[in-house]
Amino acid sequence: MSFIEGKELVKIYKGSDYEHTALKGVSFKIDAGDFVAIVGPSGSGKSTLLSIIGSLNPPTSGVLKIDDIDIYKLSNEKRADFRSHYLGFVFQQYNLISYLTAIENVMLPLSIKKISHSKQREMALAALEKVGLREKAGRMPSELSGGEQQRVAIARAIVHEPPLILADEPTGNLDTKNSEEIMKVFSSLNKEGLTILFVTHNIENLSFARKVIYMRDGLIENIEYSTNVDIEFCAVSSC
Ligand SMILES: Nc1ncnc2c1ncn2[C@@H]1O[C@H](COP(=O)(O)OP(=O)(O)OP(=O)(O)O)[C@@H](O)[C@H]1O
Repeated sequence: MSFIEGKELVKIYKGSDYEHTALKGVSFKIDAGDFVAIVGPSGSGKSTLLSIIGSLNPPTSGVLKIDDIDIYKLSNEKRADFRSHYLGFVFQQYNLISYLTAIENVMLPLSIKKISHSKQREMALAALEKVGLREKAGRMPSELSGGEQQRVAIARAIVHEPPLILADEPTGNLDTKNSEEIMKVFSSLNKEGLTILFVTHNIENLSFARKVIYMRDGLIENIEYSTNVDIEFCAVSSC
């Protein structure tokens, strides 16, 4: 049994005057502990696929299973509960709350859980330690660099100890040096056993992944299982 399994996923976005098929029947399997990059040209369906895996965006048809749970058969309430246990999200924008300190931002996902305040602080400090920012726990977001803010966002994504992290363009706002730092953080979390999926346009990030899913026109064009990725593909399709 694979940790994540997508079967014939189709996503059609419909409005009053448009209909667009963003995913045209996508099937894949991802193992626990995998480190997966999703790449492809703009509009190829990467974010749509990630949001479906993130149990945030029901497919028009097809099945998504995580840990053998048929995610879109769950009620909304059970799916929200699933997300709060299984998933951590990281986005291109760090989405930190500007008037809370780094540690207060990291503690946010714990506030809905029945955990004492002191335990919440302990867990948040442990998460900040993992991203190398324990000593800056008391800083406001405005007192941190972009790369540091993204590391706080990663700490917030892992603080409740989910097995799966989904990141959509996590280095999209960062320079080369900070991008590499973020990918190293993901690498070390992956070595600790977290399954990580990230969407990227940055070909330098691909060497960190163990599997690369190439998308084009709403379909998976190829899945490559080594770090030796096809850089030609990205140059041609400007991913
Ligand atoms: N909520 C939506 N409503 C309508 N169309 C959408 C919606 N979200 C995405 N689309 C369309 O679906 C297609 C795939 O979008 P998606 O964001 O998944 O692609 P992407 O590969 O992540 O693109 P990019 O690299 O530019 O972020 C695009 O044509 C997009 O315009």
